[in-house]
Amino acid sequence: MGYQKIRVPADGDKITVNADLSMNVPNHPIIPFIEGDGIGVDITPPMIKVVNAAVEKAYGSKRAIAWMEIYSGEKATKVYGPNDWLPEETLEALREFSIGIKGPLTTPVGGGIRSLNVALRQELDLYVCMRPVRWFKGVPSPVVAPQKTDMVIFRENSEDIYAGIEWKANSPEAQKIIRFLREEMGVTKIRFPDNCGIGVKPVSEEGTKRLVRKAIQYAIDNDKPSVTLVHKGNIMKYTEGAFKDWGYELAVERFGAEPLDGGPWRAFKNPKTGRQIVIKDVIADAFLQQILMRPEDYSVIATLNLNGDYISDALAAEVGGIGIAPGANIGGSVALFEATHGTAPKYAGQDKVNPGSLILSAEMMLRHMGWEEAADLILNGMAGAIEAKTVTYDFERLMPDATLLKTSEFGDAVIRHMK
Ligand SMILES: NC(=O)C1=CN([C@@H]2O[C@H](COP(=O)(O)OP(=O)(O)OC[C@H]3O[C@@H](n4cnc5c(N)ncnc54)[C@H](OP(=O)(O)O)[C@@H]3O)[C@@H](O)[C@H]2O)C=CC1
Ligand SMILES: O=C(O)CCC(=O)C(=O)O
Ligand SMILES: [Mg+2]
Repeated sequence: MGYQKIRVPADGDKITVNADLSMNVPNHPIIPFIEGDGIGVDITPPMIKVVNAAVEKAYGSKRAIAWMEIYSGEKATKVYGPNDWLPEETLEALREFSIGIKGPLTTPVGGGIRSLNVALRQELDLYVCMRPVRWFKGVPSPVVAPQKTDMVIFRENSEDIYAGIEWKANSPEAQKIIRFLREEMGVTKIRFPDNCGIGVKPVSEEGTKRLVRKAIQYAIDNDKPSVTLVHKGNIMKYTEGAFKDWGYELAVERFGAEPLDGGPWRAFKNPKTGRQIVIKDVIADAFLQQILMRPEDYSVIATLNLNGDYISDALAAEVGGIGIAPGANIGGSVALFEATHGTAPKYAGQDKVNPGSLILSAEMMLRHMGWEEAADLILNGMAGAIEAKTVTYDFERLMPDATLLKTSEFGDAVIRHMK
């Protein structure tokens, strides 16, 4: 399609996706990127520099990424006009080019525009938010044995309270819903019905099962010992409780899981390795204490949208903070990679924050493209820079004898340590 503001690089080709969702990745793929608000200006350029260096080191001149800037957030309002936060052609470009990467985007609290990050996930139906949490040797952590935390979160990305169905207290809409609930649905438990905001939490069988299926498939492909369904189903019975029930049901129907020790847990043999994969569940509050006490009991996590948001930051803290927490939003044929953290506005433009989160998101992107060698170089470059104690402020303030680097310098250190 003809784009209005997006400049499609002439020296690149399109990634194409087959009917079975396998990909054809050319040697010069066009990859769209959104710079991001706040610290986006700091972390996006080093991410691109690190990826280019890794690809060149791995494949010489045979392969290179043709980067293509697309817009959302504050930059989009400058390029397209004051009210255009998420231009239609940004979505179109992500659909057309299949794989993209983004910096964080600001969401105002309590009013104003709804989350652009969530809108991107919803519009493109990127229903899996995948966030691996692993420890790099030498990273300062608040826990005694951070190496025991090795989990991959599969957060449902299209439903739950994140769907944004809510009405402000005292609005005619909220009053109408409250009237309906009280007069037609027999609801008597709204404590203050006269000035009450209302939110709706949709959770479906289809949405749950497609997410849990991806989590279990990941456990199979990566020889993981368990998948844990994290929910608050004791309180929210027909949403979070149903998520748990549908998750177990899927494990039985799709993967032939069978009861384990007479309890609710299920298990089946990994068809690729013959090892057992246990499907279990835990209530979210108990989970949050257990990831501190016994993180080694958990491996792949499948959970709802809001739980997954909280769990992502909590687990990231255990292995050194959200400065190195990567993520991917994955749907049918489109994937959009992004850090777990936000725009950290107080540090914007200071060349100070850790770009590791976005660099590791790019590492996930390269692996998704099948460019494993370049991805491995990024991983060992990160590990090397950290082991050499050349780190940004977030680690330096907790590491005796470390050398403090700026954002851009840390990117260069990652490149130097690639081997
Ligand atoms: N996917 C997205 O784009 C997301 C967007 N957001 C949005 O971002 C905005 C700000 O959110 P906020 O709640 O402040 O959360 P942030 O994640 O932006 O920042 C919280 C704190 O985390 C630490 N931090 C974040 N990023 C880094 C980094 N790269 N390196 C080192 N430390 C880092 C800083 O800690 P310290 O102060 O200790 O140095 C920072 O003050 C909001 O508008 C929110 O909606 C939030 C999350 C995700
Ligand atoms: O969209 C936002 O502003 C916040 C989203 C968020 O915290 C997340 O996806 O982890
Ligand atoms: Mg979050």
